[in-house]
Amino acid sequence: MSSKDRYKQTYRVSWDQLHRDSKALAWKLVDVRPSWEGIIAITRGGLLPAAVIARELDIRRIDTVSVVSYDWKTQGEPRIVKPLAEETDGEGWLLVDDMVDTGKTARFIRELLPKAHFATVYAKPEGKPLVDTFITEVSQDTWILQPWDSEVQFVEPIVGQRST
Ligand SMILES: O=P(O)(O)OC[C@H]1O[C@H](OP(=O)(O)OP(=O)(O)O)[C@H](O)[C@@H]1O
Repeated sequence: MSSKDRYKQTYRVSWDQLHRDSKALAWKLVDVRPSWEGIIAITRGGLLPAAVIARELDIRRIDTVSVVSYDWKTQGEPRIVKPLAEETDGEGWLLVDDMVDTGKTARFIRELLPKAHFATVYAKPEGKPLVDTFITEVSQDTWILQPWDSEVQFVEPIVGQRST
């Protein structure tokens, strides 16, 4: 399906909101387990929430796995471009991403780390069953516009837009 057909609306996330939602996720994770081996961030989207969670839960061991599956809004097969440094099945580790959409990335990584606890800030219905803990559900046809993918810009006043 083309991105044009797939996304009908946009859910814009500000830096403040991302911080607040990541912190809310950290609050939930405190109750899951008293301490963690460390965090594995799925890059790149998982890096920002992982930093906030690491700070809140005082976690110092941070690993990353880089999976590429999207070329902007078009999805292909996921492939690892940077593997984990740790050799683990995920036991005791917190696996963090900013979101699950179709769940394709999550399914791929969960095979590598079946025992990790998978946490995301945002989840869409198709990917939700793969996540252990998340904060906000967003509909499948919504494009989640993250703050690092956007910037504030001038827009014409309404009257100006109407006259063009
Ligand atoms: O559930 P899925 O349909 O697989 O989509 C979710 C993935 O898509 C985004 O990453 P993206 O592939 O855009 O890479 P990036 O984080 O490096 O921008 C997001 O950070 C997730 O990892």
